[in-house]
Amino acid sequence: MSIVQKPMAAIPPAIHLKEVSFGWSPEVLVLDQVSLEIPRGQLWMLLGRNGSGKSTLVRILGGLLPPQSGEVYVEQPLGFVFQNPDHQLVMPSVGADIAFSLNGEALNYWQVRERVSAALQAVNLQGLERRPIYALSGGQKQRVAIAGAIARHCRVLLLDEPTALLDPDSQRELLGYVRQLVDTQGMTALWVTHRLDELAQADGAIVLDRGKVIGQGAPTDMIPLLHA
Ligand SMILES: Nc1ncnc2c1ncn2[C@@H]1O[C@H](COP(=O)(O)OP(=O)(O)OP(=O)(O)O)[C@@H](O)[C@H]1O
Repeated sequence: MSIVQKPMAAIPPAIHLKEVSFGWSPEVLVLDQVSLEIPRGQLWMLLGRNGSGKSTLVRILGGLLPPQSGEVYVEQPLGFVFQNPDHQLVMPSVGADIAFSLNGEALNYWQVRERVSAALQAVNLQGLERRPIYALSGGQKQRVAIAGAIARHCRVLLLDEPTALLDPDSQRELLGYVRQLVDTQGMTALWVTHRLDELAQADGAIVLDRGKVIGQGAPTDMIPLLHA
C-alpha cells in the first residue's frame, strides 16, 4: 500500500513587500526596490545603519506613508510601538489608554473591560487599570502600548526601536514579552533595533543598507553584513 501525503498548504507570509521604492524627493530614493517576506507567527528584526531607511520602511508597512511604487501586503489589524511611549499614550490612565485604542470597534462597556483586562494580563500589568500613565516606568509604558495592540487583537506588531530609551533590564524584559506574545498568541512582530544582543531572540533578520535589502534570513547570518 502506498501512502500519498497531501502537500501542506503554504502559510502566506504576514508581511510581503515587492519592489517597494520611496523617496522624499524624486532624485533620492530612501527605499530602492525593497522586497521582503516575514513569515506569520515569527519575530523578525530590522537592522541597518542610521539613515538606512528602517523607520521609513516601518511607516510604509503601517500605512503611514504611501510607497511610490511596488506592492505592500501586511496582515491586519496591525499595531505600532514607537521609540518614545510618551508620543503614543494619550490618555491619563492605563485602562483609559487601552480602552481608547478600542475606539471605533462596536463593543459594549463590559466587552471593553474584558479586552483591557486580558491585554494587561498578557503584558503582566494586571490590576493597573487605574494607574496614572505618569506613574509608570519607561518599560511599563511600552508594555501599555503593546497592550493597546493586543486589545485590538492585532495580528502584526511593528516596533520601531522600542528599547532605545530603556535601561538594560527593561530592554531584556520588553523583548521577552514580545517573544512570548509571538510564541503564545501567534502574532507576527517586526522589531527595529541597533542592539545586536537582541538578535538572539529573533527568528530572522533583515538588513537595510542605503535603502536596499542586503540580507534577510537567519539572525547569525546577518551579523557579518552589519560589519561589512
Ligand atoms: N520627513 C522627512 N523628510 C525628509 N527626509 C526624511 C524624512 N524622514 C526621514 N528622512 C530621511 O530619510 C532617510 C531614511 O531615514 P529613516 O528615518 O527611515 O532611517 P533609519 O534607518 O530609521 O535611521 P535611524 O536608525 O537613525 O532611525 C534619511 O536620510 C533621513 O534623513
